[in-house]
Amino acid sequence: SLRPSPCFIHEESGYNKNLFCIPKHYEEDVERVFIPHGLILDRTERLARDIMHDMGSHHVVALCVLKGGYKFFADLLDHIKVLNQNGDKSVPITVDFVRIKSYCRDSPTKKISIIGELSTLNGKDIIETGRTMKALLAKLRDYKPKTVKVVSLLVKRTHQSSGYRPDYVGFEIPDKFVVGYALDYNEYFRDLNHICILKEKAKEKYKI
Ligand SMILES: O=P(O)(O)OC[C@H]1O[C@H](OP(=O)(O)OP(=O)(O)O)[C@H](O)[C@@H]1O
Ligand code: HPA
Repeated sequence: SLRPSPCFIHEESGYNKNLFCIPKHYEEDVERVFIPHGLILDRTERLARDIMHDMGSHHVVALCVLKGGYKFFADLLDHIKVLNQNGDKSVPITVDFVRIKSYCRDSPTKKISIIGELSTLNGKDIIETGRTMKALLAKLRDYKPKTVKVVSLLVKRTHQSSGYRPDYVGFEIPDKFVVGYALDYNEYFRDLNHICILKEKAKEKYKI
């Protein structure tokens, strides 16, 4: 069946940060709110419905890709749980976690490290080049899962892309560095609810 294309977010899209609650410690750093928290949750609810619709009745291992994926993973599973307890269909789900690190500041590093053991639904925050996801999928093959489906909240339109497309996408965003909702800049801004764009001087302030 044809799925509508993912929610397309325009280059100039966004909201004045004064319209939303931003923690005081980040107020000066945020240029604008790009995707408000409420919209993230609404889109996630719909992704959960699409995923449940496509799911068989077999046991599913939901694998969270840390650190950036933890908010999306938790919210997506919450929505799936609601569907599981209210629908005709229900699927047993166990959870697992893997930590992958490839970015330093806002640039990809050469090496992708997969930290921790893998134990097949992958919950992911963002696909930029797609390198991280390709490395993880290669690793997952060792475990011979029946099927692997990937869901990513964000996919970035960038010429750096390897062409990799996940099975489910929340939003397609322009080639801008985004933070918040567990996405970081040098470990900061994970504690920000909305997905936001940073000011250039904030990148300077939190540089390592
Ligand atoms: O598609 P790619 O170009 O590979 O980029 C996407 C990955 O990069 C970030 O991870 P990061 O290395 O910053 O680790 P983190 O999740 O701990 O922040 C992000 O969370 C994704 O996992
Ligand atoms: O835009 C981004 N923000 C945070 N982490 C990221 N990892 C890849 N792209 C991004």
